[in-house]
Amino acid sequence: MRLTPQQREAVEHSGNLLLKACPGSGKTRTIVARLIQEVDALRGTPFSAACITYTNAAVSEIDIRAAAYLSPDDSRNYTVSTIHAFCLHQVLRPFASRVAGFRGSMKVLTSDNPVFTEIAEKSAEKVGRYDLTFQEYERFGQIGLNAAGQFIGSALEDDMIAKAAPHFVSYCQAAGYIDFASILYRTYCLLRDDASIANSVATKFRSFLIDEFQDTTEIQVEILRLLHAQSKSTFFLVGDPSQSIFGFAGARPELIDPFADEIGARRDLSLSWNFRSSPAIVVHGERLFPRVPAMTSEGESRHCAEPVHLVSGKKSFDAIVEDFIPAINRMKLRLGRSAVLAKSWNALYPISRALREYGIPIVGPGARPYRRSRLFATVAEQLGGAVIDGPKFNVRQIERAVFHALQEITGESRFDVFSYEGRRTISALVRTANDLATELDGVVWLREMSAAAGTLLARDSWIGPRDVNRFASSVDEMIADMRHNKIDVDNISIEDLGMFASPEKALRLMTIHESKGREFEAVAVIGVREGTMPFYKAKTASEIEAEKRQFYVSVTRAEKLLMYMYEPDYFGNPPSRFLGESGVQIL
Ligand SMILES: Nc1ncnc2c1ncn2[C@@H]1O[C@H](COP(=O)(O)OP(=O)(O)OP(=O)(O)O)[C@@H](O)[C@H]1O
Repeated sequence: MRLTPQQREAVEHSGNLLLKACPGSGKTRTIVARLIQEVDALRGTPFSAACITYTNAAVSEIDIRAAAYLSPDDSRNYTVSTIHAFCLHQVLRPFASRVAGFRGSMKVLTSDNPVFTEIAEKSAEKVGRYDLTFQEYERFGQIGLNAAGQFIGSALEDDMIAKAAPHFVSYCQAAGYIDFASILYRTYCLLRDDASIANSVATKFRSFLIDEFQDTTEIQVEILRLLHAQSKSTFFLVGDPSQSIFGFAGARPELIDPFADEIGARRDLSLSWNFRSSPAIVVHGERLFPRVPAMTSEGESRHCAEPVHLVSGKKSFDAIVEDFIPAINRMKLRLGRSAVLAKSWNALYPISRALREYGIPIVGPGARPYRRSRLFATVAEQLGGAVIDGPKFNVRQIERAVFHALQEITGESRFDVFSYEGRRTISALVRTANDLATELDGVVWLREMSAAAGTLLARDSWIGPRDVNRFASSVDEMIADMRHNKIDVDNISIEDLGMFASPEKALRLMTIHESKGREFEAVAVIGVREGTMPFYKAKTASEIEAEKRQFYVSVTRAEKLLMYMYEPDYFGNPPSRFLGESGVQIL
């Protein structure tokens, strides 16, 4: 793997390290290189390296990149996961018998699970609230716990949520689920109260590679502190304080430096070469958060002379159709590598619907006509993707989808799916998907495939005979979802399903939070107005700064084309101050 001297120095540093890095500077590449180096050193031993990152998308990206350099059997010597998945699979489940009230088979409650809605409603009813708004449901998913066991996060500013939070956690537990906040809190308590557990985890994991460290929370730092106290592991921490955007969920970027000092981490190394963005985009980034040394454009996009654009006074939909997409075509960029970013889903839903009706392929809110949490949904999408992509399909993504489905069915973390053993079953699944696709399409294929997948997984003993029909019944649920969403079920094709697995032809619509860590050839940022960016409730200097960091993240996702869109709203809000003198200076 090609590394710059700065990246190499970081990878080769043997002690603890805190690496601060600008956007597009190859943090992911550096972490992957370090992970491979760790695995090389651990091969043949019972020890492991843990790479922890923030989102499932980032996990999958790092995992796929690392797997390309490693053999399936190396899976024993490393794991790539979110902090929640790490705590669940490596601490809570293995030591389940020592956690009061916790069953090893507990499932994680994600917000797209219908049980989540039920539990949120029941908890709200407990405190006298009946009709929940979309935002209130969302807030239940944002409840955090600190190391003292107190509920934290800006969701708690809502009085109803603050009162209902304890009910939410106990209803989850009673229903056999665990919520995200409790995963971290219970892990922390286990490591704190039972030194033998902390010792055993730290003995297994010789190194912790932590990406996006700027968005770490207090309880995560406490967990790392307990592991560090065992003096067994090294810590490789990577982050960019200017990209800390999860303050509402309890992120505390100010904890980074003190923690690094406490563990004696070197922190004079930084990465300042931006391999992603064109010079014009880098200039905008520097105007928002100047760095020392300054960020410079060093990648292929450094040859791109396209200026940054502002489309002002039009509806976002019109600006996308009349300005953004024509510019993508003019510059010969790919629609599937382009994104429309906004502060919230609410702004994206209507645009998403309008674009779909206009005939532009999109992936984004409301694009999936069934719930993603349906058991067979992701496996079906990946297998559909494999049928569409032919021999260049990505086996690692199918393994991940099967891993999650098995976890849902059996409550166990079957990491052996990633080994040669697992690959045999996955190959059989892909073969069957292709065979069936020669004769069948759409929902008929989906039904046959779900039955065949159940049979194959049972044949190879991944699931028991009682669970053979679970996939098939989840397809009934997917179809019910589609009917509910008024989708013409008979016209769904394998291609429609596969698009979610490899959305190469579709324009992406996503929130800025979701775009974190990703990059696109072309980016349109919508809603760049006062009241939205910054949000009207942000008043103090530090709240405005946090809003500016969000804007910074959106700006720095773009490689070649960046377009800000200002659409006046009902309140007559002017363009965002971040476009003016104290921002990117395009106004
Ligand atoms: N040494 C290198 N030589 C050439 N290209 C590189 C190098 N390192 C990274 N890149 C490229 O730079 C781009 C950005 O890398 P990456 O996504 O890892 O950035 P990042 O630092 O994680 O960014 P951000 O913090 O903004 O998410 C990628 O396309 C990557 O392939």
